[in-house]
Amino acid sequence: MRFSFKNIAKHFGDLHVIEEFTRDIESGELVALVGPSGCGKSTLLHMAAGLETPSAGSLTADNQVIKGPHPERTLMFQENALYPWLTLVQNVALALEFQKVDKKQAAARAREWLGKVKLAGFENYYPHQVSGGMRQRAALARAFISRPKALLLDEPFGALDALTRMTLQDSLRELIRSESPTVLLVTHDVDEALFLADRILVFSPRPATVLKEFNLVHHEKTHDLSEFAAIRREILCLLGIQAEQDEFCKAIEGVGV
Ligand SMILES: Nc1ncnc2c1ncn2[C@@H]1O[C@H](COP(=O)(O)OP(=O)(O)OP(=O)(O)O)[C@@H](O)[C@H]1O
Repeated sequence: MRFSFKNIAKHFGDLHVIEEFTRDIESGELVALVGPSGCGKSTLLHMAAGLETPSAGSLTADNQVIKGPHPERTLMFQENALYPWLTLVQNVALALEFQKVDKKQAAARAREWLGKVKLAGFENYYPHQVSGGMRQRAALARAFISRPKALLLDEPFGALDALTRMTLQDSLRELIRSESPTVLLVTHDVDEALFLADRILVFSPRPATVLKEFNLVHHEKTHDLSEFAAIRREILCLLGIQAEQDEFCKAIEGVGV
């Protein structure tokens, strides 16, 4: 799915959140949105999901104006949104049942997907009986099971510890490789963006504009991000992190957070 944001502005009453955002997100691309807290990253994602409408400009998905939510565009949040009264398999199957897939068939496919995210054997556990990382694995299975053309990920691993987060990032990369959805990823974790993204957009504080864009598509990714040290440093400078101490940062216009 190809997104086209053209001159997008968004305000909530007097609060100007986004100004003049223009970008195309190509089919199968993974674009990370990084920026200070409250600058409007989630708002952009919500517009792509069809939960918010732009105040100005045009936003299309595959050349169709986005008029509301659609199962082809799946949103996944930081807080796992699993229903506590349903088992993992029931939670994952629900995504298909909403699309009128027969219950038995949905459960069979949910089992398959739980296997793909390394949760075989835990199908009949309730969310409170598994770890936070396992709940997010189940949430990934639920996001992918309906084979969305676009995944809109809002800090999907933000609540997890660093090690668990890395294993989830590996799983996400594998799923993206096999399913090739277009992905918009909001993250505060610069390393996560470097590891996962084909392109990183760094935003200014509200009203958000793109300060700089980094194209990473030609880099082979591992968790050893040494190859990205210079880009990482520049992003941190742009975000105003370590800008005070760093001579390099002083040469770049940092924004403060
Ligand atoms: N539905 C809404 N009604 C009113 N204000 C809103 C609404 N949604 C978001 N905002 C405001 O828009 C601004 C941007 O919010 P948004 O959640 O997009 O920021 P963010 O960059 O994702 O922040 P964070 O990184 O902290 O999650 C905030 O000031 C927020 O209060």
